[in-house]
Amino acid sequence: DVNAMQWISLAVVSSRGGHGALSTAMHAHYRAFSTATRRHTVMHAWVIDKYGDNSVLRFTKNASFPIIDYPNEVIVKVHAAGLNPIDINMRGGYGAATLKMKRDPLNIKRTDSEFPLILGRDVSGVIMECGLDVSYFKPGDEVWAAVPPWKQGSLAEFVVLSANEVSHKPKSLSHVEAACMPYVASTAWSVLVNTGGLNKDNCAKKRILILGGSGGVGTFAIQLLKSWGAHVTVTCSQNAEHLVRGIGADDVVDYTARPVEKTLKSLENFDLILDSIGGETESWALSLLKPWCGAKYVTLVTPFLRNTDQLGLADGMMRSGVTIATKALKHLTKGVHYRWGFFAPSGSALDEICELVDAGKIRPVLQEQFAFPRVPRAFQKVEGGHARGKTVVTVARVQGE
Ligand SMILES: NC(=O)C1=CN([C@@H]2O[C@H](COP(=O)(O)OP(=O)(O)OC[C@H]3O[C@@H](n4cnc5c(N)ncnc54)[C@H](OP(=O)(O)O)[C@@H]3O)[C@@H](O)[C@H]2O)C=CC1
Repeated sequence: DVNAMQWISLAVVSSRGGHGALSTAMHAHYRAFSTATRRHTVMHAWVIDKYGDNSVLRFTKNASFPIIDYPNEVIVKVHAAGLNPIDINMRGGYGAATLKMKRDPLNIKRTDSEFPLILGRDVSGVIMECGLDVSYFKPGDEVWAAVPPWKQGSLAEFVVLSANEVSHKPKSLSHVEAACMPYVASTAWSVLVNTGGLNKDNCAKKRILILGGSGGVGTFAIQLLKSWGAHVTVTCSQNAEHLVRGIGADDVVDYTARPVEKTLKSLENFDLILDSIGGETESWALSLLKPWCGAKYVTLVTPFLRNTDQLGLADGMMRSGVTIATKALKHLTKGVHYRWGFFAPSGSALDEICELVDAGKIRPVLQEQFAFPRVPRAFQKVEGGHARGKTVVTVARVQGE
């Protein structure tokens, strides 16, 4: 039973989630025990059994309880789960081919079906159980994490994650507040730090443009860049100006008062543009960068998963490779770098973000909160667009929240 598992977890010593010293044989024994004791254990969750509109969301009391398959994994009891546009897209089948491959590359689970699929990419909760290689966490720790899209999501009572994806939650935030951040924070960190080459030591004189500042990624990216001393210009609707200025944006351009590119061209050029809008912005935005200075344009809106959905894995990746190479080369000849940016799970990035949050430099931007039975309403809210921060679902009732 669950208590026995917790006791066993407490009795073992290991690392955050690397390849620890404890033997595989020992883990195999543990896993067999875990599987056997859990065979009849189920949990509450929102699942989908096929792709489609909001009507495919189904509440169940009988979702499979997550199992620790690898010694570096932890099971988290979910207190709050955040929603993102990718949940709406995945509900409709976005990325199904690639994500299914990544989910079970060796077909260990011996099933052709990814269903029932649990959505929800942000989690804030409490560690319930640790694999044998995990020493960085212990049961009872309050944690937050972004759940990678190839894993079962957080709209459930429990979720299993690699310890490398998990971080101790900021002490200054409630679970609901914490669930606003991990997915957008990990995405912003991945595109700004890993792809864009920015960090706390090189931002002081940089001019950054965020196309789409009022949503989840934008509201987080503004605060991260401001905490690193950058000058941040943001595009958003006129009625979001107050919000983005309140979290630090220096210049705000209303994109609904056309033509936005003309207004932006009247400003000094930029060192980096983070594009969370895509589409035709690419036709004019790159001309706003400083040429021949290593300036970068990073877009979050890429055809990568759509290509593999439509063409299959090999042809889809080939098409994506040709597209990105062609665009990168074209823009390189004009003296600027063109990049695609992606979400990447990282517990260590969340550790650094946690420090900024607890230091009061980044705050959650919670737009609306829904109780667990109202998950379909939360999806409708996100699907309606015009986000002003984040939408969060409370999964477990926490005293005081
Ligand atoms: N590649 C990857 O791995 C990832 C990609 N993404 C993608 O990044 C995008 C942003 O994500 P997220 O911030 O979570 O989305 P949100 O839905 O939270 O926010 C989008 C925001 O953009 C605003 N907006 C819409 N059109 C424009 C425009 N033309 N100019 C400026 N602002 C505009 C919207 O408000 P309003 O309409 O009222 O102006 C809204 O505030 C999404 O397309 C998402 O799929 C996100 C994470 C990872």
